Amino acid sequence: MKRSTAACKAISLPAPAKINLMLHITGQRPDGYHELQTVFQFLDYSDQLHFRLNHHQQINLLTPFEGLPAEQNLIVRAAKLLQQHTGTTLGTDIEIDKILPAGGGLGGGSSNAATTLVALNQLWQTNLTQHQLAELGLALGADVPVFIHGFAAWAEGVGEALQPIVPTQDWLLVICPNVHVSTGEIFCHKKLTRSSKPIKFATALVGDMRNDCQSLVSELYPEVKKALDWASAFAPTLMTGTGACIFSHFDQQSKAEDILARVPGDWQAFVARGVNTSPLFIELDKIASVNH
Ligand SMILES: C[C@](O)(CO)[C@H](O)COP(=O)(O)OP(=O)(O)OC[C@H]1O[C@@H](n2ccc(N)nc2=O)[C@H](O)[C@@H]1O
Ligand SMILES: Nc1ncnc2c1ncn2[C@@H]1O[C@H](COP(=O)(O)OP(=O)(O)OP(=O)(O)O)[C@@H](O)[C@H]1O
Repeated sequence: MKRSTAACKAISLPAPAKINLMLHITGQRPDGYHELQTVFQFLDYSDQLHFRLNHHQQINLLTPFEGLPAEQNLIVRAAKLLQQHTGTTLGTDIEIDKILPAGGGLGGGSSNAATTLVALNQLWQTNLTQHQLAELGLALGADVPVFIHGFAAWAEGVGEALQPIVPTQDWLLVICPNVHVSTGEIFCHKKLTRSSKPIKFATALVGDMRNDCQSLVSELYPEVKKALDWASAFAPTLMTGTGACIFSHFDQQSKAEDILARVPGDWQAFVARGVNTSPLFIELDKIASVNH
C-alpha cells in the first residue's frame, strides 16, 4: 500500500488494542521465549498519540504515566530506537490520550511503540520500510510487529511470523477485571501449558478457540475467573493474551451494549468492534488521500 510521506510538523495517530482470538503455546526456545500460535484481531478502540517535530534531537514525553519513568516507556524507547537506527538529528514532543488499560492483554504498550515508530518514520522522513520498522519493533515487544503490519493475522514464532487471516468482525464486550497480570510472570510459571500440539492455519478459526494461559491466570487471579464465569453466561468468552482482560462475542452492537450496562461496577468495561484492518492504517490512508 503506497502512503504519502509528505513532510509535516505534527501528526496524530491512533494506537489500537489487539485481542488474541485463540492462543496456543507449542514450545519454548532456548532463549526462554515461547513458541505461540495465535490469531490477532484489532479493536476499533485506541489510544491517541500526538507527535510534534523538534530540531533539538530531544524525545519529550509530555504526558506523565503514573509509576512508569519516561525512559522505560515504550513510546520513548521506540522513538530513541528509531533515532539511533537512522542517525536522524530530529526530535519530537509527544502527548497521549490513554484509554487502554496497561497489563490487560490488549497490547497497549506494544501498540504505542508501533504507532510511535510509524509516526516518526513519517515525521522525520526516515523512510524505513514497514518490514524494517517491524524488525526494529520486535526488539521492544513480541506484539509490536502485528501493529506495524496492521492486518488481522495468524501468528507463529514468538508472535512475529504473520499471515493475513479474515475472522468475522464481531461486536465485543471487553471486561478488564481489577487486576494487573504481568506477562513475564505467566510465561515463567511452572504450571503453564507449554506443549499444545501445533495446528494448521486452515483450522485456526474453527474448533477449539482456547487460550492456553487462561486456566493458569484464572487460578492465580480469582477476579479473572469471576469475570469469565459472569460473562460466559451471556456469550462465548475468552481471555486475551496473558490477561487480565476478557472479551465476549456478539453479532449486534445493541446486544453487547445491553450486557455492558449490567457489568458489575468494580470492573472497567467497553464495547468495541473487532476489525481486520488496524485503525492506524485506516487513519494513515485518510491522511494520504487528503495530501494527494
Ligand atoms: C502473550 C501475548 O500478548 C500474545 O499476543 C504476547 O506474546 C506478549 O507480547 P509482549 O507483551 O509484547 O511481550 P514481551 O514484552 O515481548 O515479553 C514479556 C515477557 O514475556 C515472555 N514471553 C513473551 C512472549 C513470548 N512469545 N514468550 C515469552 O516467554 C518473556 O519472558 C518476556 O520477557
Ligand atoms: N506506553 C505504554 N503503555 C502501556 N504500558 C507501557 C508503556 N510503556 C511501557 N509499558 C509497560 O508495559 C507493561 C505492559 O503493558 P501493556 O499494556 O502492553 O500490557 P498488555 O496489554 O498485557 O500487553 P500484552 O498483551 O502485549 O502482554 C506495563 O505494565 C507497563 O509497565
